[in-house]
Amino acid sequence: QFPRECVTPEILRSAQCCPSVFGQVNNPCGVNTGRGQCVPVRVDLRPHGPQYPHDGRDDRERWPFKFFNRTCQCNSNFSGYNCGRCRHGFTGLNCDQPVPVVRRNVMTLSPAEKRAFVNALDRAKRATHPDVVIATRRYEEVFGPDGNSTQFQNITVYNYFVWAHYYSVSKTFLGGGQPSFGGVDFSHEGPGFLTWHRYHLLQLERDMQDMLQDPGFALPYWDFAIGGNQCDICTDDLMGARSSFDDGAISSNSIFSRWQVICESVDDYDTLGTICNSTENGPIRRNPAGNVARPMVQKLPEPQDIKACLEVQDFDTPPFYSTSSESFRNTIEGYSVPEGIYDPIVRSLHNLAHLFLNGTGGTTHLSPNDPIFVLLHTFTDAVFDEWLRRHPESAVYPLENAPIGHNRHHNMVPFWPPVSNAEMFATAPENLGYSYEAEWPARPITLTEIITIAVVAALIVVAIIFTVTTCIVRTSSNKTEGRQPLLGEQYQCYDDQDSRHNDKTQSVV
Ligand SMILES: O=C(O)c1cc2cc(O)c(O)cc2[nH]1
Repeated sequence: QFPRECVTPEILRSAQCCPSVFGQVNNPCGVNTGRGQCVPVRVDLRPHGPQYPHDGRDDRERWPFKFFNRTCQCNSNFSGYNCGRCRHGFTGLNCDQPVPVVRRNVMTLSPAEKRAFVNALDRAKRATHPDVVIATRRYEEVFGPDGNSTQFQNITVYNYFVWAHYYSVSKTFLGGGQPSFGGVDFSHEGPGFLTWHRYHLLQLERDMQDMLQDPGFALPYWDFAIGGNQCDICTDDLMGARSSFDDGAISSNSIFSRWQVICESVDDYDTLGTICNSTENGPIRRNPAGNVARPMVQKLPEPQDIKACLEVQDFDTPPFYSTSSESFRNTIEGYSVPEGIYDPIVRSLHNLAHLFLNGTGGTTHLSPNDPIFVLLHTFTDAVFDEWLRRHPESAVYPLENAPIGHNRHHNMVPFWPPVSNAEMFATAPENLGYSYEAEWPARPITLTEIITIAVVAALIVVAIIFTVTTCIVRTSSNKTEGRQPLLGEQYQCYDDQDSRHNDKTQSVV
Protein backbone atom coordinates (compact mmCIF):
# COMPACT_ATOMS: atom_id res chain seq x y z
CA GLN A 1 0.00 0.00 0.00
CA PHE A 2 2.82 2.45 0.78
CA PRO A 3 6.32 2.87 -0.67
CA ARG A 4 9.05 1.37 1.48
CA GLU A 5 10.74 4.80 1.60
CA CYS A 6 7.69 6.35 3.30
CA VAL A 7 7.22 4.07 6.30
CA THR A 8 10.07 5.21 8.55
CA PRO A 9 8.76 6.73 11.83
CA GLU A 10 9.91 10.22 10.77
CA ILE A 11 8.27 10.20 7.35
CA LEU A 12 5.09 8.58 8.66
CA ARG A 13 4.88 11.29 11.38
CA SER A 14 5.44 14.01 8.75
CA ALA A 15 2.43 12.62 6.79
CA GLN A 16 4.26 13.51 3.56
CA CYS A 17 5.17 10.73 1.10
CA CYS A 18 7.04 12.39 -1.78
CA PRO A 19 10.15 10.30 -2.40
CA SER A 20 12.93 11.37 -4.73
CA VAL A 21 13.16 9.66 -8.07
CA PHE A 22 15.97 7.20 -8.99
CA GLY A 23 17.66 7.50 -5.56
CA GLN A 24 18.64 11.12 -6.14
CA VAL A 25 18.81 13.43 -3.15
CA ASN A 26 16.44 16.30 -2.76
CA ASN A 27 14.47 15.69 -5.93
CA PRO A 28 10.98 14.86 -4.58
CA CYS A 29 8.73 13.40 -7.29
CA GLY A 30 11.44 14.21 -9.89
CA VAL A 31 10.54 17.89 -9.65
CA ASN A 32 13.98 18.99 -10.95
CA THR A 33 13.43 17.16 -14.23
CA GLY A 34 9.79 18.16 -14.62
CA ARG A 35 8.41 14.70 -13.81
CA GLY A 36 6.09 15.82 -11.01
CA GLN A 37 5.65 17.72 -7.76
CA CYS A 38 4.68 17.16 -4.15
CA VAL A 39 1.10 18.32 -3.56
CA PRO A 40 -1.60 18.07 -0.86
CA VAL A 41 -3.75 14.95 -1.12
CA ARG A 42 -7.32 15.74 -2.21
CA VAL A 43 -9.99 13.95 -0.22
CA ASP A 44 -13.71 13.98 -0.98
CA LEU A 45 -15.86 15.04 1.98
CA ARG A 46 -19.27 14.60 0.36
CA PRO A 47 -21.67 12.40 2.38
CA HIS A 48 -21.48 8.65 1.99
CA GLY A 49 -24.45 6.26 2.24
CA PRO A 50 -26.06 5.12 5.52
CA GLN A 51 -24.63 1.59 5.46
CA TYR A 52 -21.58 2.68 7.51
CA PRO A 53 -22.47 4.35 10.82
CA HIS A 54 -19.03 4.35 12.53
CA ASP A 55 -17.34 7.49 11.18
CA GLY A 56 -13.99 8.12 12.81
CA ARG A 57 -13.33 4.49 13.72
CA ASP A 58 -11.59 3.10 10.64
CA ASP A 59 -8.17 3.92 9.13
CA ARG A 60 -9.66 3.58 5.62
CA GLU A 61 -12.08 6.50 5.93
CA ARG A 62 -11.12 9.54 3.85
CA TRP A 63 -8.30 7.47 2.40
CA PRO A 64 -5.34 8.04 2.80
CA PHE A 65 -5.64 10.90 5.33
CA LYS A 66 -5.01 8.71 8.37
CA PHE A 67 -1.50 8.03 7.05
CA PHE A 68 -0.49 10.77 4.59
CA ASN A 69 -1.68 14.21 3.46
CA ARG A 70 0.93 14.99 0.77
CA THR A 71 1.77 12.91 -2.29
CA CYS A 72 3.47 13.08 -5.70
CA GLN A 73 1.39 14.36 -8.59
CA CYS A 74 3.01 13.41 -11.91
CA ASN A 75 3.11 15.38 -15.17
CA SER A 76 2.38 14.20 -18.74
CA ASN A 77 3.01 10.45 -19.11
CA PHE A 78 5.00 10.03 -15.90
CA SER A 79 3.40 8.08 -13.05
CA GLY A 80 4.08 6.08 -9.90
CA TYR A 81 4.71 6.94 -6.26
CA ASN A 82 7.78 9.07 -7.16
CA CYS A 83 6.91 9.76 -10.84
CA GLY A 84 9.70 7.35 -11.79
CA ARG A 85 7.44 5.15 -13.96
CA CYS A 86 5.51 5.67 -17.19
CA ARG A 87 1.74 5.74 -17.50
CA HIS A 88 0.16 2.46 -18.62
CA GLY A 89 0.73 1.93 -22.34
CA PHE A 90 3.85 4.12 -22.58
CA THR A 91 7.56 3.42 -22.35
CA GLY A 92 10.96 5.06 -23.01
CA LEU A 93 13.13 7.46 -21.02
CA ASN A 94 10.62 10.26 -21.50
CA CYS A 95 7.59 7.95 -21.39
CA ASP A 96 6.59 9.17 -24.85
CA GLN A 97 6.62 5.87 -26.78
CA PRO A 98 3.22 4.15 -26.93
CA VAL A 99 3.16 0.36 -26.36
CA PRO A 100 0.05 -1.69 -27.12
CA VAL A 101 -1.23 -3.61 -24.09
CA VAL A 102 -3.87 -5.95 -25.50
CA ARG A 103 -5.78 -8.30 -23.20
CA ARG A 104 -6.79 -11.47 -25.04
CA ASN A 105 -9.05 -14.44 -24.38
CA VAL A 106 -6.85 -16.88 -22.44
CA MET A 107 -8.33 -19.82 -24.40
CA THR A 108 -6.93 -18.40 -27.66
CA LEU A 109 -3.32 -18.16 -26.42
CA SER A 110 -0.83 -20.51 -28.03
CA PRO A 111 0.69 -23.24 -25.81
CA ALA A 112 3.86 -21.13 -25.48
CA GLU A 113 1.83 -18.03 -24.54
CA LYS A 114 -0.12 -20.01 -21.94
CA ARG A 115 3.12 -21.32 -20.45
CA ALA A 116 4.62 -17.83 -20.37
CA PHE A 117 1.54 -16.44 -18.59
CA VAL A 118 1.47 -19.21 -15.96
CA ASN A 119 5.22 -18.80 -15.38
CA ALA A 120 4.84 -15.03 -15.05
CA LEU A 121 2.14 -15.47 -12.40
CA ASP A 122 4.30 -17.95 -10.53
CA ARG A 123 7.25 -15.57 -10.65
CA ALA A 124 5.00 -12.78 -9.28
CA LYS A 125 3.97 -15.09 -6.44
CA ARG A 126 7.62 -15.41 -5.41
CA ALA A 127 9.19 -12.01 -6.26
CA THR A 128 9.32 -9.48 -3.43
CA HIS A 129 7.55 -6.29 -4.43
CA PRO A 130 10.30 -3.80 -5.29
CA ASP A 131 8.51 -0.71 -3.90
CA VAL A 132 5.54 -1.55 -1.72
CA VAL A 133 5.25 -2.70 1.90
CA ILE A 134 2.03 -3.53 3.80
CA ALA A 135 0.85 -2.40 7.25
CA THR A 136 0.35 -5.29 9.65
CA ARG A 137 -1.26 -3.12 12.35
CA ARG A 138 -3.96 -0.46 12.45
CA TYR A 139 -2.65 3.13 12.60
CA GLU A 140 -3.19 3.16 16.39
CA GLU A 141 -0.51 0.46 16.74
CA VAL A 142 1.54 1.05 13.61
CA PHE A 143 4.49 2.76 15.38
CA GLY A 144 5.10 -0.46 17.34
CA PRO A 145 5.37 -1.14 21.08
CA ASP A 146 8.28 1.34 21.50
CA GLY A 147 6.70 4.03 19.30
CA ASN A 148 9.63 3.81 16.91
CA SER A 149 9.40 0.48 15.09
CA THR A 150 6.81 0.85 12.38
CA GLN A 151 4.78 -2.28 11.65
CA PHE A 152 5.16 -2.86 7.93
CA GLN A 153 6.27 -5.97 6.02
CA ASN A 154 7.66 -6.87 2.64
CA ILE A 155 5.29 -8.85 0.43
CA THR A 156 5.52 -10.49 -2.97
CA VAL A 157 4.03 -8.91 -6.10
CA TYR A 158 1.14 -11.39 -6.30
CA ASN A 159 0.51 -11.51 -2.53
CA TYR A 160 0.25 -7.72 -2.53
CA PHE A 161 -2.59 -8.12 -5.05
CA VAL A 162 -4.27 -10.54 -2.61
CA TRP A 163 -3.60 -8.36 0.42
CA ALA A 164 -5.03 -5.19 -1.18
CA HIS A 165 -8.32 -7.00 -1.82
CA TYR A 166 -8.42 -8.38 1.74
CA TYR A 167 -7.70 -4.92 3.22
CA SER A 168 -10.52 -3.34 1.19
CA VAL A 169 -13.13 -5.91 2.34
CA SER A 170 -12.04 -6.40 5.96
CA LYS A 171 -14.33 -5.51 8.87
CA THR A 172 -14.04 -2.35 10.98
CA PHE A 173 -12.40 -3.17 14.32
CA LEU A 174 -14.37 -1.41 17.04
CA GLY A 175 -12.43 -2.64 20.11
CA GLY A 176 -13.75 -2.66 23.67
CA GLY A 177 -15.05 -6.19 23.31
CA GLN A 178 -17.50 -5.16 20.58
CA PRO A 179 -17.71 -7.41 17.53
CA SER A 180 -16.02 -6.02 14.43
CA PHE A 181 -18.43 -4.32 12.03
CA GLY A 182 -18.93 -6.26 8.79
CA GLY A 183 -21.30 -3.94 6.93
CA VAL A 184 -18.47 -2.18 5.17
CA ASP A 185 -16.78 -3.02 1.90
CA PHE A 186 -14.58 -0.56 0.03
CA SER A 187 -14.53 -2.59 -3.19
CA HIS A 188 -17.88 -4.42 -3.56
CA GLU A 189 -21.61 -3.73 -3.34
CA GLY A 190 -21.35 -0.20 -4.72
CA PRO A 191 -20.48 1.75 -7.87
CA GLY A 192 -16.80 1.48 -7.03
CA PHE A 193 -16.91 -2.28 -7.61
CA LEU A 194 -15.96 -1.83 -11.27
CA THR A 195 -13.52 1.08 -10.88
CA TRP A 196 -11.79 -0.51 -7.87
CA HIS A 197 -11.21 -3.87 -9.56
CA ARG A 198 -10.12 -2.07 -12.74
CA TYR A 199 -7.33 -0.29 -10.88
CA HIS A 200 -6.49 -3.46 -8.92
CA LEU A 201 -5.80 -5.29 -12.21
CA LEU A 202 -3.93 -2.34 -13.73
CA GLN A 203 -1.62 -2.32 -10.74
CA LEU A 204 -0.89 -6.05 -11.02
CA GLU A 205 -0.38 -5.76 -14.77
CA ARG A 206 2.04 -2.86 -14.29
CA ASP A 207 3.93 -4.63 -11.49
CA MET A 208 4.26 -7.68 -13.74
CA GLN A 209 5.41 -5.52 -16.67
CA ASP A 210 8.16 -4.14 -14.42
CA MET A 211 9.05 -7.59 -13.11
CA LEU A 212 9.27 -9.02 -16.65
CA GLN A 213 10.78 -5.82 -18.09
CA ASP A 214 8.09 -6.06 -20.76
CA PRO A 215 5.91 -2.93 -21.01
CA GLY A 216 3.59 -4.73 -23.44
CA PHE A 217 2.74 -7.58 -21.06
CA ALA A 218 -1.06 -7.91 -20.83
CA LEU A 219 -3.23 -9.99 -18.50
CA PRO A 220 -5.57 -12.28 -20.47
CA TYR A 221 -9.27 -12.80 -19.64
CA TRP A 222 -11.60 -15.74 -19.05
CA ASP A 223 -14.94 -15.58 -20.83
CA PHE A 224 -16.82 -17.20 -17.97
CA ALA A 225 -20.21 -16.81 -19.70
CA ILE A 226 -20.12 -20.23 -21.32
CA GLY A 227 -22.92 -21.91 -19.35
CA GLY A 228 -22.73 -25.52 -18.15
CA ASN A 229 -20.81 -26.98 -15.27
CA GLN A 230 -17.33 -27.30 -16.76
CA CYS A 231 -14.48 -24.96 -15.85
CA ASP A 232 -12.77 -24.73 -19.26
CA ILE A 233 -9.67 -22.97 -17.90
CA CYS A 234 -9.17 -25.56 -15.16
CA THR A 235 -6.57 -27.50 -17.11
CA ASP A 236 -2.94 -28.10 -16.26
CA ASP A 237 -1.70 -25.79 -19.02
CA LEU A 238 -3.73 -22.93 -17.49
CA MET A 239 -5.19 -22.59 -13.99
CA GLY A 240 -4.78 -26.25 -12.96
CA ALA A 241 -7.02 -29.30 -13.39
CA ARG A 242 -8.89 -30.96 -10.53
CA SER A 243 -6.75 -33.31 -8.46
CA SER A 244 -7.52 -37.01 -8.99
CA PHE A 245 -7.19 -37.60 -5.26
CA ASP A 246 -9.11 -34.70 -3.74
CA ASP A 247 -12.10 -33.03 -5.42
CA GLY A 248 -11.36 -29.73 -3.69
CA ALA A 249 -7.67 -29.56 -4.65
CA ILE A 250 -5.64 -28.66 -7.74
CA SER A 251 -3.78 -31.36 -9.69
CA SER A 252 -0.14 -31.76 -8.70
CA ASN A 253 0.80 -31.29 -12.39
CA SER A 254 -0.08 -27.61 -12.00
CA ILE A 255 2.28 -25.11 -10.38
CA PHE A 256 -0.77 -23.65 -8.63
CA SER A 257 -1.10 -26.79 -6.48
CA ARG A 258 2.05 -25.53 -4.73
CA TRP A 259 0.74 -22.00 -4.10
CA GLN A 260 -0.03 -21.19 -0.47
CA VAL A 261 -2.71 -18.69 0.48
CA ILE A 262 -2.48 -15.57 2.69
CA CYS A 263 -5.11 -13.78 4.83
CA GLU A 264 -6.85 -16.97 6.01
CA SER A 265 -6.88 -16.15 9.76
CA VAL A 266 -9.75 -13.71 9.44
CA ASP A 267 -11.21 -14.54 12.89
CA ASP A 268 -7.90 -13.56 14.52
CA TYR A 269 -7.75 -10.25 12.64
CA ASP A 270 -11.33 -9.42 13.56
CA THR A 271 -11.07 -10.32 17.25
CA LEU A 272 -7.52 -9.05 17.91
CA GLY A 273 -7.67 -6.01 15.65
CA THR A 274 -4.66 -7.16 13.67
CA ILE A 275 -4.27 -7.14 9.90
CA CYS A 276 -3.43 -9.93 7.48
CA ASN A 277 0.32 -10.16 6.90
CA SER A 278 2.42 -11.91 4.30
CA THR A 279 2.45 -15.31 6.05
CA GLU A 280 1.37 -18.12 3.72
CA ASN A 281 -0.47 -21.07 5.21
CA GLY A 282 -2.38 -23.63 3.17
CA PRO A 283 -3.20 -24.65 -0.41
CA ILE A 284 -5.78 -23.12 -2.75
CA ARG A 285 -9.09 -24.94 -2.50
CA ARG A 286 -11.27 -25.20 -5.60
CA ASN A 287 -14.16 -27.49 -6.51
CA PRO A 288 -15.92 -26.05 -9.57
CA ALA A 289 -19.64 -26.91 -9.70
CA GLY A 290 -19.18 -28.91 -6.52
CA ASN A 291 -21.43 -26.98 -4.14
CA VAL A 292 -24.29 -29.50 -3.89
CA ALA A 293 -25.93 -27.47 -1.13
CA ARG A 294 -26.45 -24.51 -3.54
CA PRO A 295 -27.63 -25.87 -6.90
CA MET A 296 -28.05 -22.29 -8.21
CA VAL A 297 -24.30 -21.75 -8.22
CA GLN A 298 -23.37 -24.99 -9.97
CA LYS A 299 -23.59 -23.55 -13.47
CA LEU A 300 -21.65 -20.74 -15.09
CA PRO A 301 -23.45 -17.68 -16.51
CA GLU A 302 -24.87 -18.05 -20.04
CA PRO A 303 -23.66 -16.09 -23.12
CA GLN A 304 -27.05 -14.32 -23.37
CA ASP A 305 -26.53 -12.97 -19.82
CA ILE A 306 -23.75 -10.74 -21.19
CA LYS A 307 -26.01 -9.48 -23.98
CA ALA A 308 -28.75 -8.74 -21.44
CA CYS A 309 -26.56 -6.89 -18.95
CA LEU A 310 -25.03 -4.73 -21.69
CA GLU A 311 -28.54 -3.47 -22.43
CA VAL A 312 -29.13 -2.14 -18.88
CA GLN A 313 -29.25 1.63 -19.37
CA ASP A 314 -28.13 3.21 -16.08
CA PHE A 315 -24.67 2.77 -14.66
CA ASP A 316 -25.96 2.69 -11.08
CA THR A 317 -29.19 3.54 -9.26
CA PRO A 318 -30.02 4.57 -5.67
CA PRO A 319 -29.18 3.36 -3.10
CA PHE A 320 -25.99 2.53 -5.09
CA TYR A 321 -25.73 -0.70 -3.15
CA SER A 322 -26.14 -4.46 -3.57
CA THR A 323 -29.92 -3.86 -3.50
CA SER A 324 -29.95 -1.52 -6.52
CA SER A 325 -32.32 -2.44 -9.34
CA GLU A 326 -31.95 -1.56 -13.05
CA SER A 327 -28.28 -0.84 -12.36
CA PHE A 328 -25.64 -2.07 -14.81
CA ARG A 329 -23.07 -2.18 -11.98
CA ASN A 330 -25.25 -4.30 -9.69
CA THR A 331 -26.12 -6.56 -12.61
CA ILE A 332 -22.58 -7.31 -13.75
CA GLU A 333 -21.52 -7.58 -10.09
CA GLY A 334 -24.21 -10.25 -9.86
CA TYR A 335 -26.86 -9.21 -7.32
CA SER A 336 -29.55 -8.75 -10.00
CA VAL A 337 -30.88 -10.96 -12.76
CA PRO A 338 -28.95 -10.34 -16.02
CA GLU A 339 -31.78 -8.11 -17.30
CA GLY A 340 -31.21 -5.80 -14.33
CA ILE A 341 -33.96 -6.49 -11.76
CA TYR A 342 -32.65 -6.90 -8.21
CA ASP A 343 -33.55 -10.19 -6.57
CA PRO A 344 -32.14 -11.04 -3.11
CA ILE A 345 -31.82 -14.74 -3.86
CA VAL A 346 -30.12 -14.32 -7.24
CA ARG A 347 -26.42 -14.67 -7.91
CA SER A 348 -25.44 -13.96 -11.51
CA LEU A 349 -22.48 -12.98 -13.71
CA HIS A 350 -19.40 -12.00 -11.62
CA ASN A 351 -20.76 -13.28 -8.29
CA LEU A 352 -21.92 -16.51 -9.89
CA ALA A 353 -18.50 -17.11 -11.46
CA HIS A 354 -16.88 -16.67 -8.02
CA LEU A 355 -19.35 -18.95 -6.24
CA PHE A 356 -19.11 -21.57 -9.01
CA LEU A 357 -15.42 -21.99 -8.07
CA ASN A 358 -16.58 -23.13 -4.63
CA GLY A 359 -13.52 -22.68 -2.45
CA THR A 360 -10.81 -20.05 -2.07
CA GLY A 361 -11.99 -18.17 -5.19
CA GLY A 362 -15.54 -17.93 -3.81
CA THR A 363 -14.63 -16.46 -0.41
CA THR A 364 -14.45 -12.66 -0.49
CA HIS A 365 -11.47 -12.07 1.82
CA LEU A 366 -9.43 -14.84 0.14
CA SER A 367 -10.56 -14.96 -3.48
CA PRO A 368 -7.50 -13.42 -5.26
CA ASN A 369 -5.35 -16.23 -3.79
CA ASP A 370 -6.81 -18.34 -6.61
CA PRO A 371 -5.25 -16.99 -9.84
CA ILE A 372 -8.60 -17.54 -11.61
CA PHE A 373 -9.56 -14.28 -9.87
CA VAL A 374 -7.33 -12.36 -12.31
CA LEU A 375 -8.99 -13.85 -15.41
CA LEU A 376 -12.50 -13.59 -13.98
CA HIS A 377 -12.00 -9.90 -13.25
CA THR A 378 -10.33 -9.00 -16.55
CA PHE A 379 -13.47 -10.34 -18.25
CA THR A 380 -15.73 -8.37 -15.88
CA ASP A 381 -13.63 -5.30 -16.73
CA ALA A 382 -13.96 -6.01 -20.47
CA VAL A 383 -17.77 -6.07 -20.13
CA PHE A 384 -17.57 -2.77 -18.18
CA ASP A 385 -15.50 -1.24 -20.98
CA GLU A 386 -17.99 -2.38 -23.62
CA TRP A 387 -20.86 -0.93 -21.56
CA LEU A 388 -19.04 2.44 -21.34
CA ARG A 389 -18.63 2.42 -25.12
CA ARG A 390 -22.32 1.61 -25.72
CA HIS A 391 -23.79 4.07 -23.22
CA PRO A 392 -21.81 7.31 -23.41
CA GLU A 393 -24.85 9.39 -22.53
CA SER A 394 -25.87 7.42 -19.43
CA ALA A 395 -22.34 6.77 -18.15
CA VAL A 396 -22.73 8.91 -15.02
CA TYR A 397 -20.95 7.91 -11.81
CA PRO A 398 -22.72 8.93 -8.55
CA LEU A 399 -21.14 11.89 -6.81
CA GLU A 400 -22.36 11.23 -3.26
CA ASN A 401 -24.45 8.98 -0.99
CA ALA A 402 -22.80 5.84 -2.30
CA PRO A 403 -21.40 3.42 0.34
CA ILE A 404 -18.21 4.65 1.98
CA GLY A 405 -15.29 4.53 -0.46
CA HIS A 406 -17.65 4.43 -3.47
CA ASN A 407 -18.38 8.15 -4.13
CA ARG A 408 -17.07 9.46 -7.45
CA HIS A 409 -14.17 11.34 -5.86
CA HIS A 410 -13.38 8.93 -3.02
CA ASN A 411 -9.83 7.62 -3.28
CA MET A 412 -9.85 3.86 -3.62
CA VAL A 413 -8.58 1.94 -0.55
CA PRO A 414 -5.68 0.99 -0.15
CA PHE A 415 -4.00 2.24 -3.31
CA TRP A 416 -1.05 4.59 -3.32
CA PRO A 417 -0.56 7.16 -4.76
CA PRO A 418 -4.20 8.14 -4.28
CA VAL A 419 -6.48 7.33 -7.21
CA SER A 420 -10.21 8.09 -7.32
CA ASN A 421 -13.11 6.10 -8.74
CA ALA A 422 -13.60 8.89 -11.31
CA GLU A 423 -10.15 8.28 -12.79
CA MET A 424 -11.07 4.68 -13.70
CA PHE A 425 -14.50 5.61 -15.11
CA ALA A 426 -13.45 6.08 -18.73
CA THR A 427 -13.02 3.86 -21.78
CA ALA A 428 -9.75 1.95 -21.46
CA PRO A 429 -8.12 2.22 -24.92
CA GLU A 430 -8.56 5.99 -25.15
CA ASN A 431 -7.78 6.84 -21.53
CA LEU A 432 -6.05 4.05 -19.65
CA GLY A 433 -3.48 2.55 -22.00
CA TYR A 434 -4.89 -0.93 -22.62
CA SER A 435 -7.58 -2.61 -24.69
CA TYR A 436 -9.45 -5.88 -25.10
CA GLU A 437 -9.48 -8.15 -28.11
CA ALA A 438 -13.07 -9.36 -27.77
CA GLU A 439 -16.26 -9.89 -29.74
CA TRP A 440 -19.55 -8.81 -28.21
CA PRO A 441 -23.17 -9.71 -28.99
CA ALA A 442 -24.67 -7.30 -31.52
CA ARG A 443 -26.06 -4.14 -30.04
CA PRO A 444 -29.84 -3.79 -30.54
CA ILE A 445 -30.97 -0.72 -32.52
CA THR A 446 -32.03 2.10 -30.19
CA LEU A 447 -35.34 4.01 -30.41
CA THR A 448 -33.50 7.15 -31.59
CA GLU A 449 -31.86 5.13 -34.37
CA ILE A 450 -35.22 3.62 -35.38
CA ILE A 451 -36.82 7.10 -35.53
CA THR A 452 -33.89 8.53 -37.53
CA ILE A 453 -34.01 5.64 -40.03
CA ALA A 454 -37.82 5.99 -40.36
CA VAL A 455 -37.63 9.78 -40.96
CA VAL A 456 -34.85 9.45 -43.56
CA ALA A 457 -36.72 6.63 -45.34
CA ALA A 458 -39.95 8.66 -45.36
CA LEU A 459 -38.14 11.70 -46.83
CA ILE A 460 -36.61 9.55 -49.57
CA VAL A 461 -40.02 8.05 -50.45
CA VAL A 462 -41.63 11.53 -50.55
CA ALA A 463 -38.81 12.81 -52.79
CA ILE A 464 -39.20 9.86 -55.18
CA ILE A 465 -43.00 10.24 -55.33
CA PHE A 466 -42.63 13.98 -55.95
CA THR A 467 -40.08 13.49 -58.75
CA VAL A 468 -42.02 10.71 -60.46
CA THR A 469 -45.33 12.58 -60.20
CA THR A 470 -43.78 15.75 -61.59
CA CYS A 471 -42.29 13.85 -64.53
CA ILE A 472 -45.56 12.10 -65.31
CA VAL A 473 -47.48 15.37 -65.17
CA ARG A 474 -44.96 17.18 -67.35
CA THR A 475 -44.69 14.36 -69.87
CA SER A 476 -48.43 13.93 -70.23
CA SER A 477 -49.10 17.66 -70.47
CA ASN A 478 -46.40 17.98 -73.15
CA LYS A 479 -47.89 15.03 -75.05
CA THR A 480 -51.46 16.32 -74.91
CA GLU A 481 -50.68 19.97 -75.64
CA GLY A 482 -48.00 19.28 -78.30
CA ARG A 483 -47.04 22.94 -78.03
CA GLN A 484 -44.03 24.91 -76.78
CA PRO A 485 -42.77 23.63 -73.43
CA LEU A 486 -43.47 25.96 -70.51
CA LEU A 487 -40.03 25.27 -69.01
CA GLY A 488 -36.61 25.50 -70.64
CA GLU A 489 -35.02 22.26 -71.85
CA GLN A 490 -32.85 21.91 -68.79
CA TYR A 491 -35.94 21.25 -66.58
CA GLN A 492 -37.52 18.63 -68.79
CA CYS A 493 -37.86 15.02 -67.74
CA TYR A 494 -36.97 12.07 -69.93
CA ASP A 495 -38.37 8.62 -69.25
CA ASP A 496 -37.30 6.75 -72.40
CA GLN A 497 -35.77 7.11 -75.83
CA ASP A 498 -39.12 7.97 -77.45
CA SER A 499 -39.93 10.79 -75.13
CA ARG A 500 -36.40 12.16 -75.57
CA HIS A 501 -37.03 12.06 -79.33
CA ASN A 502 -40.44 13.68 -78.90
CA ASP A 503 -39.03 16.43 -76.72
CA LYS A 504 -36.30 17.20 -79.23
CA THR A 505 -38.92 17.24 -81.98
CA GLN A 506 -41.07 19.56 -79.92
CA SER A 507 -38.25 21.97 -79.25
CA VAL A 508 -37.44 22.09 -83.02
CA VAL A 509 -41.10 22.70 -83.76
O1 LIG B 1 -21.76 -14.48 -2.25
C1 LIG B 1 -21.43 -13.78 -3.20
O2 LIG B 1 -22.24 -13.26 -3.95
C2 LIG B 1 -20.01 -13.52 -3.44
C3 LIG B 1 -18.92 -14.26 -3.13
C4 LIG B 1 -17.80 -13.57 -3.56
C5 LIG B 1 -16.44 -13.78 -3.50
C6 LIG B 1 -15.61 -12.79 -4.01
O3 LIG B 1 -14.31 -12.88 -3.97
C7 LIG B 1 -16.08 -11.66 -4.53
O4 LIG B 1 -15.22 -10.76 -4.98
C8 LIG B 1 -17.43 -11.44 -4.58
C9 LIG B 1 -18.27 -12.42 -4.09
N1 LIG B 1 -19.61 -12.43 -4.02
